[in-house]
This record gives sequence, C-alpha cells and structure tokens, in this order.
Amino acid sequence: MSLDWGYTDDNGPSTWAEKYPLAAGARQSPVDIDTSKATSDNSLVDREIDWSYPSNCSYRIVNTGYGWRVDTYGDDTALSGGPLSEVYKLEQFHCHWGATNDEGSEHTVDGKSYAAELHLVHWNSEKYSSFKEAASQPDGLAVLGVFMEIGNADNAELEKIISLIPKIIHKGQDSQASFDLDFGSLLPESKHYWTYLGSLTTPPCNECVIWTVFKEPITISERQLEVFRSLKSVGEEDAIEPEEGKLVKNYRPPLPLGNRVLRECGP
Ligand SMILES: Cc1ccn(O)c(=O)c1
Ligand SMILES: [Zn+2]
Repeated sequence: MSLDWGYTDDNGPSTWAEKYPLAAGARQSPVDIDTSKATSDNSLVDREIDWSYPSNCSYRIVNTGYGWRVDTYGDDTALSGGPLSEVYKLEQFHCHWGATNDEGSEHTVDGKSYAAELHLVHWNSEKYSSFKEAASQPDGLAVLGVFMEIGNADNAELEKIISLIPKIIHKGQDSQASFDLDFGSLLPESKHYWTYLGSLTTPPCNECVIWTVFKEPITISERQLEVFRSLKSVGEEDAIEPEEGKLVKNYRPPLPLGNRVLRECGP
C-alpha cells in the first residue's frame, strides 16, 4: 500500500489539505524566516538552550516511504531551556532534501534554501505520557532544525547513518542502528537560533511543535546527499522501473508565518 501523501505532483504538499485538513491551518511549518521580522527576547538568553544525548541512544533506522528516520531511546536524553518550559526527550531524527543542491531545506532564510535540513524530534515527557499524546498538544513537541550545506569533506558522523542506507532502499525496510553517534557533530557550534510555534511538516501536520532553527548550518558532501536521493518511496514488491520511485525530494515548501511571533537568540 503506497502512502496517500508524498512529494510528487499528484500527492505532494499542495494536495495534503484534501485528506489532512490541519495542513491548511494558521500555525503550519515550515516558514520562510524573514530575518527583519525576528525579535530578540532576553528570556531566551537567560535560559540557554541545552541538550544531552548519550552517543548510543539510536537503535533503528527505517525507510518511512518519505525519507530515512533514526529511532532513539529517549530515556537518557534531554532538551531544555531556550523557548522550552519543560524537559523534552529525543524520539527520532530524520532529514529533508531536494533533487538539486539549491533546494531541499524546509525552512528558508530570507527566501534562501539550503541543500537539506536535519530534524531532531523531541516530546514533552514532563507534561505528557507518550509521544502520541504529546503530538496532539500545542506544546507537545520540540524540533531542532539544522540546515545542511554542501561541503567538500564527508560529514563523518552522518556517514555512520549513510552507511546503513543501502540496507533500507525500499519503503518499510529497516535496520539495526546501534552506532555511537556524537550528536555534537550533528549540531552547529553556534547556539544562535530562531524560534516560533509551528507544526509537523508532514501529514497529519499537527500544530504541536515548538520550533528551534539554528542559524549556522552543518556541512554534508554531495556524495552523501546523493545517497539520500537513492532511497525509494515504494516497497520492494512494487514492480516499477528502476529509476521510478526515487526519493529525490521530500521537503514541504514554506507556509505563511501570519501573525505568529518569530523570536531569535543571538545575532
Ligand atoms: C514528528 C515529525 C514528523 C515529520 N517531520 O518532518 C518532523 O519534522 C517531525
Ligand atoms: Zn522533519
């Protein structure tokens, strides 16, 4: 059974609201970050955003049909501070990319796209008893967005993930992912970021996310990005031409910020 939504002309973002009405809401993500609209907020400086991830918290990588996703044990993880009033636990992380390097990120900055965007998805385990419950609450999830730009060298930490992609080429395939991951290398050195209230960027597009998008990108090599693009959105049993079903892009274009506040921490 193929997904009833995706990123092709006939099931892409412009069609999602037909089956997922939340996608037409006023608190949707991603957005274009208009830097002239960002307001500084001392409370963000007073409570520095802080995270802690044990290097062995990943346990599985899966092809969801719309990308790869690494599932994590959240028990010993923690994200707090910044725009967050409670401690959030890491649930999973994944990535969005495009067919060419001049597109691919979901958030854009003054109209500029990056080649890809990494999302670390956390849930409010202080207030809610499960990820599923949290995903139905306005402060349920906290997602860290990290822009990725093309660099000459491979990203060594990303390579640990990329080396598993050939095992999950088709939708539904998964593999054990018990690598030791230095999350510090998947996050930028600078803790400067923008933050706003938004949603999941895939159906059902629940408006449950406190977004933190870092200003500084990390790098990924062209070769590594090509491996992402080799994933397929269809199962092994779906008889299609070899070039069909390739997941060359899986990003949602920006939605209007509307009257939401866009705050920033750091220049
Ligand atoms: C929970 C969730 C689902 C999809 N995406 O893209 C996200 O960033 C977060
Ligand atoms: Zn995402």
